[in-house]
Amino acid sequence: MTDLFLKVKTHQEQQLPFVLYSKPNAKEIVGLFQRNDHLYFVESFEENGFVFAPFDSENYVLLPENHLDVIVEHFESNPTVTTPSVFYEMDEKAKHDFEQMVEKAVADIHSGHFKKVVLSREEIVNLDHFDVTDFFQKLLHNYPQAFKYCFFHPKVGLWMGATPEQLLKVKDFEIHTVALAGTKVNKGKEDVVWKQKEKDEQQLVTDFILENLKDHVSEQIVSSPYTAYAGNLLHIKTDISAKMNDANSLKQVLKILHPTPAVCGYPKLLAKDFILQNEGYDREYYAGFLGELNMNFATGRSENSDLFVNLRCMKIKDKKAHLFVGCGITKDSDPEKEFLETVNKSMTMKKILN
Ligand SMILES: C=C(O[C@H]1C=CC=C(C(=O)O)[C@@H]1O)C(=O)O
Repeated sequence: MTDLFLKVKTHQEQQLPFVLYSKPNAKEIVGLFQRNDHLYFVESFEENGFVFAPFDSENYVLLPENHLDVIVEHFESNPTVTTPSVFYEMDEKAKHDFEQMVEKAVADIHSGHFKKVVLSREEIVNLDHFDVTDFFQKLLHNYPQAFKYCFFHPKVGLWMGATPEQLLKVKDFEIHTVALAGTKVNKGKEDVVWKQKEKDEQQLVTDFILENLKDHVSEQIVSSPYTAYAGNLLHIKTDISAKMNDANSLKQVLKILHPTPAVCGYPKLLAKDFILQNEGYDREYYAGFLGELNMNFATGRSENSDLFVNLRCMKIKDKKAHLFVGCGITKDSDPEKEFLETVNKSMTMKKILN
């Protein structure tokens, strides 16, 4: 076992906070190990550290740099660790409940309450065995293009995921974000044709980001929408870059971007209200964000932030995996298709539970 994974074992035994992560297409795993079990929070956004933020609160958990031991290890991609597809047994009650919630949202959209809402559900899977380093290695080898992580804090719990969505990358005053929405199963065909419903759903995210960022940035550069790969799925993606007006804008920009209409809806507050009143469970850190704050731990340099939306993730508790999956609902949504989309998204985590 490597030094990094040995350190994970001892930290787990001592119930001390740690995070393991690997960035999209990177060949390094970064391990950050907090030397005490205190729960720190982001206050000024000028701190250096690793942030783990929930969906619906401003208590952004921080592993602060000055309390961390850092281990960076190189890894070689090993395709033999990839796992086969998973068989899904239909849960009729989950399907019925989700479809009813979608129907209600579509009715509210037709009445003009909001334009889009992202609805999600929790799926619980019993685990016969659980080994953090084993699961994390499966994430690494199955999802090279995602941001893969395993986060543990005794006062937060254990979370893992492989997210395809960058929330914000900051280098000096340059920022980069994406508008990601619309989902299809990747069937390996060259030409992917997106329906108008999916194009509209994604365009709404792009428009929201551009409109809301404009007072805080200059020189916005926007790509054309294109098809992006995320494990067994495809999404529509637009890259957005800009220059922040001043260094203090990071907090402001994060407040605008989190949560985007890709995980909440539009208008934001009305959509969030619908989510909180109707989903019937607590998203906790699902659809929150996580990553490096003002620090690049692999190079040891400060000043960069690299943050991702916490999607395709799960919480592990008492030998159970709680998987979180959602999808964007618009006026043209078909409840059954939306439920099947959440089933497809659940496969990202289920694959590594095998
Ligand atoms: C909310 C999720 O995905 C978002 C990101 C990409 C595509 C999405 C969609 O097609 O609905 C969602 O907006 C999730 O994976 O739980």
